[in-house]
Amino acid sequence: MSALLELRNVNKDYRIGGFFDSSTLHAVKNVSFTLDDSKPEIFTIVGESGSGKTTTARMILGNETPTSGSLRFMGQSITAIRSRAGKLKFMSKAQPIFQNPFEAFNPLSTIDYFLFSTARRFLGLRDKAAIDAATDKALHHVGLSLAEVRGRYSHELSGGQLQRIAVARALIPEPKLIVADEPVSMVDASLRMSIVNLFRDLRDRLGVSIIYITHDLSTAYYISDRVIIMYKGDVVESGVAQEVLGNPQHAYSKALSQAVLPPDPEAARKIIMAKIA
Ligand SMILES: Nc1ncnc2c1ncn2[C@@H]1O[C@H](COP(=O)(O)OP(=O)(O)OP(=O)(O)O)[C@@H](O)[C@H]1O
Repeated sequence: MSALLELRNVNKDYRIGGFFDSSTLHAVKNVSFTLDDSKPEIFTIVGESGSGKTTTARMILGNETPTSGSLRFMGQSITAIRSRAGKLKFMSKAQPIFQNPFEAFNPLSTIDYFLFSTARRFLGLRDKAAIDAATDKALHHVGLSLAEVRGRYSHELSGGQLQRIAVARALIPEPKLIVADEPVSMVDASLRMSIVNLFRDLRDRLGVSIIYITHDLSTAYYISDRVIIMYKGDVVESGVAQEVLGNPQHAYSKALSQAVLPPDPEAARKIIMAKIA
């Protein structure tokens, strides 16, 4: 098996407090997992606020340096990528999607401006027709087209539409991995499932792996292949999503699950489906 992404004993500490009363906060403790290059999957990181999910995502994207441990993407150490060209190449293959789609697009520019910039930056395109074609192709992957989006501003679109466009923007460089940090928490509840279903579709049709970060167990249960549950920086449980979420072992994940799901996976599925419908 060759690894798409490999985290080995990753730790992140922060110094907090003032000069006289500083202490160390262990935000991420000894996290290890591997995503297989030949088996695209939806790998979900579940946890309550402050459990270390975002810090883990930021390290995977190269935006935060681990205190110790190693992060490798397609065989290369993420922390060792220094050159501009190396960073650009890495970023084209590992793309982020953020929580707030309204913040992802500056309201003063039309949406297509951001999509075209991404095509120029990551694909090195200069020809207008080629930029249009790459943008249109990515928009089609999320059920939209350039004709529908061209010339429009973010305030003219719903949160759900904007999040779809944010996914399209991430697809323009043809990534192998998408890291989506709470991508549906600010999207209208009625549209959440359509966004997470889209992730499943990208996994199956385009072979993109998704790291889905959420505190929402129902969407996690519904779309994840594997899941890790983080609590105060530790991975307290990991494995096949429906097993972990349907039959949690650790006290924290038990409490978390019982709040939403009964232990019986089939009953849990029914409750989730009823919630989703
Ligand atoms: N730059 C920083 N400096 C100091 N502490 C930080 C920093 N970034 C994160 N932390 C702390 O690290 C811990 C983990 O934060 P993190 O954002 O990774 O959690 P999270 O699970 O993503 O939570 P949320 O969903 O609220 O973002 C928290 O206690 C947070 O306050």
